[in-house]
Amino acid sequence: DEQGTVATAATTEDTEWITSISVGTPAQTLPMDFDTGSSDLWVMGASTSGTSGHTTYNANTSTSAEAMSGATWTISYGDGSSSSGDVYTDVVTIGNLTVSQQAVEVATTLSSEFTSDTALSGLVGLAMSSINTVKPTAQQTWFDNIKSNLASPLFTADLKHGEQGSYNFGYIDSSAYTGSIYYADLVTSSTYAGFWSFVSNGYSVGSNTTTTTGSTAVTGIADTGTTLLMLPDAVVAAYYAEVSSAVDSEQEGGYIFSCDATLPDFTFNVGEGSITVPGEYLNFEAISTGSSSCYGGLQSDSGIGISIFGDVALKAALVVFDSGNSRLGWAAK
Ligand SMILES: COc1ccc(CN)cc1O
Repeated sequence: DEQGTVATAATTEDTEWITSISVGTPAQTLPMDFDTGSSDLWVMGASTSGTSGHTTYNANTSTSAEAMSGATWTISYGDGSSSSGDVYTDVVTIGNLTVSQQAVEVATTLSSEFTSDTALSGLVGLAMSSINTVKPTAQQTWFDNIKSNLASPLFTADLKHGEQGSYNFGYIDSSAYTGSIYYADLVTSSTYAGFWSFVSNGYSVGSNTTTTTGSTAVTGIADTGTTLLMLPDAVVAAYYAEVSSAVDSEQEGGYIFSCDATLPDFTFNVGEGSITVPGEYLNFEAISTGSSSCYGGLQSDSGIGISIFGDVALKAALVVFDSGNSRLGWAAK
C-alpha cells in the first residue's frame, strides 16, 4: 500500500511545471513536465541532436535498460510541438515509488519548442494508457504501472503560483485543500476517452453567474501540460466583456488587455460545487518584455476541438485524478 510525493515547481511565468524523476541504474535524474493531457513518458536521448543545454538520458550507461526491439513512437501536441523515437524499458522512480520495467520512450527527433526549452528533458504522460502512441504495442503509463501498488488508485496535482507544489500518488493530503472535494465523473464519449475529462455546467465572471446546461455546458480536460485555460468562445467573450481594455488581437493570437487592468475572478462549476480562479491568475504575461499590453490566461479553445483546464485553472485547486472511481475531483486551497 504505497504512497509517494514529489515536488514540482513552475518555470518563469508559470509556463510549465518541472518535476524530477530518476531513470536507470545508476539513477539518472531528469527534470520532466508531468502531463495529464498525454500518455507517453519520453526523454531526450544523449545522442539526440538539438539536446545541447539539456539533461539527457543515456540508455547505454544504464545496466537496467533494455531496448524494446521494433517499437517506435511519435507524438504531436496542441501547441504544434512534436517528438518521436524508439523505446526502452528501464527502472523509473518518482517520489520513492519504483516501476522496474517502465516503457521509456527516447526521442530521436524533437521540434524546436522542445530543443529551445532547456528546462525539461521530456514529459511524463499521466492520461489514460489507451492514447499512448507506441507502435506496434501501446505501452502503460507510469501511473498505470504503479497503480496496483498504491494505497488508493489515484494521484493529485497541487500546482502553485510562485511557490513549490507537489504531485502525490496513492493518497489525498487532507491538509492540502480547504472545504470539500467536488467530483465529476469522467466523460467517456469518443472525443474525450483517454483524457481526464469532465463536464462543467456553469460559470461566473466576477459576480455575474451564467448557468450552462445541455449544449452550452463546457466539457473539458484537466491538463497539467497546457499553460492556459482554453474555453468556448461564448465563455471567453463573456469574460472579456467585463474587461474594458480587452481586445481579441489577431496579431497576438488571442485576448490582450492593459496590464494594469483589474481582472474579474472566473468561477466554474464542478459537480455540486465550484472552483474560483483569482483574477490575477488570468493576467498571464506582458505580450513582450516591458509592454503595457498583457496576454490573457483565459483564451478561446476554437481550433482545438476540446476545452482545456490548463495550469492557470489547476493552480487554483487541489486536483484529484481518481482512476479507481473514474472521476476528477477539484477542491479549493
Ligand atoms: C514545448 O513544451 C511542451 C509542449 C507540449 C506539452 C504537452 N502539452 C508540454 C510542454 O512542456
